[in-house]
Amino acid sequence: MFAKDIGIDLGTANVLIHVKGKGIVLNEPSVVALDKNTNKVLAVGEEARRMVGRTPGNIVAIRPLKDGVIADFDVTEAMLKHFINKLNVKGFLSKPRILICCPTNITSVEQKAIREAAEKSGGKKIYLEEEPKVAAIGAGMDIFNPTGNMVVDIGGGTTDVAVLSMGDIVTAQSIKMAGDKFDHEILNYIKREYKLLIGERTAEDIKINIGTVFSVNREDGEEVQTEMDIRGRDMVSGLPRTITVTSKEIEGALKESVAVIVQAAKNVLEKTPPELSADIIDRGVIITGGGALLHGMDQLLAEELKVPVFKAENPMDCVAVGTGMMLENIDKISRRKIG
Ligand SMILES: Nc1ncnc2c1ncn2[C@@H]1O[C@H](COP(=O)(O)OP(=O)(O)OP(=O)(O)O)[C@@H](O)[C@H]1O
Repeated sequence: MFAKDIGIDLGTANVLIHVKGKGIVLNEPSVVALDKNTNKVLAVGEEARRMVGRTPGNIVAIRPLKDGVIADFDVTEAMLKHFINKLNVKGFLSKPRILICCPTNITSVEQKAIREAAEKSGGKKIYLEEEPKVAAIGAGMDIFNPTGNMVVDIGGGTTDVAVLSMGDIVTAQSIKMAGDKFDHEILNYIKREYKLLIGERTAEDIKINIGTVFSVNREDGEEVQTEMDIRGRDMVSGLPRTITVTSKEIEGALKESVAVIVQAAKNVLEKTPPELSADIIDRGVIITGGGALLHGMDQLLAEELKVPVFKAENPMDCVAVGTGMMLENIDKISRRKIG
């Protein structure tokens, strides 16, 4: 039996592919390495990511989807085709249906081009879906009932906040404030405070290892790392230098960015019809996406929104898992409305 349904989470930071009956079969960073002179694609995914910040002059490692929009369409298309071809769709899976979750703010021209890229790679029927809806389904919410469900999906480029009921979005907001901006804030903080230049990957490592947005309980429970040695280039001497930064410092550096996410969630709640608000108090808010893994995100949101907040089980897999669940019911859903 060959699987026929493929779900793709075409994210700013990562691309995940779910195949019916197999689960998530591909999980790679959305990075492409190009030869600047010939525009030839040299590497895609993990191999290209290892090159970020470490390439010689003629090679560039780029992230074609930046800030939740498609910054370089041709490269996005090449990347998508590369990943789909890796599955050997044409050989193994006869004419699959493909559901793609792409950034919320892409234009209709870009949507059309994404469809075409998937068709050229062997897809029979292509569906596009909105990210927060699929994230909510993947996180285990039953959004098809007449009850209010709220999801906050914090990705690399965008944070999507949505209240869903009866299979659709009731109120939502999408902001360009997410994991990438957190990395930038950390990078800028280190530059400002220590006159030390670090790369984007180092900034991300700091965020993942010692970052927090709610340090109150950081020392509770298991042993957690609260400081880290960082290497970078001294801005004055130009030489390599090592410094030590603490969780508390990173919490300070991320404060303003996180406040923007909290505000977006508050805005959505304010626009939510009262019956659905009542449901959200009962059922809580689910957070998904890589940003949900940032230490204290659930606690901070719970304190600010005054509702229970739960981290999805595997926050970074929710969209991909959701595409699989959605495809299972696509005939039912497509009669209602789907791209
Ligand atoms: N343990 C962690 N702590 C904090 N942040 C993390 C952790 N793991 C991953 N991230 C961050 O999550 C982000 C990527 O999340 P995700 O894969 O959900 O984004 P995406 O779906 O590709 O992006 P978008 O939804 O904007 O298109 C990155 O910024 C990454 O640094």
